[in-house]
Amino acid sequence: MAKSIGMSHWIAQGSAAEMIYRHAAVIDGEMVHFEILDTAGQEDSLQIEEKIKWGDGFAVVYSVTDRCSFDEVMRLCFLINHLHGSPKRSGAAEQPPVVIVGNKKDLQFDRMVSTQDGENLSKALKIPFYEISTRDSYEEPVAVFSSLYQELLRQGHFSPGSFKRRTVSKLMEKIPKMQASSSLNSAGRSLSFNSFRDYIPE
Ligand SMILES: Nc1nc2c(ncn2[C@@H]2O[C@H](COP(=O)(O)OP(=O)(O)OP(=O)(O)O)[C@@H](O)[C@H]2O)c(=O)[nH]1
Repeated sequence: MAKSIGMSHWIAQGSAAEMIYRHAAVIDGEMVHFEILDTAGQEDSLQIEEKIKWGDGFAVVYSVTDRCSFDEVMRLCFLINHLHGSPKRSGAAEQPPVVIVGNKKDLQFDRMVSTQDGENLSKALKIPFYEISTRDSYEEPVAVFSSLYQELLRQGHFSPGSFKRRTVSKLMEKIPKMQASSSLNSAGRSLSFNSFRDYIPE
C-alpha cells in the first residue's frame, strides 16, 4: 500500500502495526518536535479520513518495486487535499503540505515504477516528488521531512494563533506512541533517527 506519513503534524497508511513516533530534530537551527503516524494496511475510508484530519503534513510513500502502491498515491493525495485544502484570500485553494515519495530506489532490478512515472504524477498533481532509499541514505529521508516542515512554515502554520484544535478521537488514542532515541551528529544538530526506517516499523 502507498502510505502517507503524518508529521506532528503528519500521517500515513498501512497494516495492523500502527504507531505514532515522537521525534525531535533541529532544522535550520530550530528544534522541531515531530509526531509521525505510520498508518498500517487496509483501512476503511472513515479511519483513514480521521487520520488524515489529524495530520498537518503528509508524505505519501510508495515503493518503486510495487506498482499497486504507486497506483494508490493519486487517490490519497486527492483525499488529503479534499480534507485539508483551504481557500486562500485570492479564492484559489491552498494545498496542505504533501510530498510524494518513491522508496526503495536501490532495488534497481525489481523496479516496477520508473522515475519518469513519479515525476509525471508530481507534475500533474503539482506536488513535490522525491525518490529515496531508506536503506542506502540517511540524507534523502531527512530532506523529505525538512521540506514538509519548511512548507508548513511557509504557510504560517506555526505563527501565533495558527494552532488548530487537534482532532484526537478514540481511534487515535488507541494508536501506541513511541519516543525515538536522540543523538547529536558531528555538525551539532540534534537528529533523533538513524534512517527513514526509524519512522517505519518493520
Ligand atoms: N532495499 C530496500 N528495502 C527497504 C527500503 N525501505 C524499506 N525496506 C524494506 O522493505 C520491507 C518493508 O518495509 P516497511 O517499512 O515495513 O514497509 P511498509 O510499507 O511499512 O509495510 P506495511 O506497513 O506492512 O505495508 C522491510 O523489510 C524493509 O527493511 C529501501 O529503501 N530499500
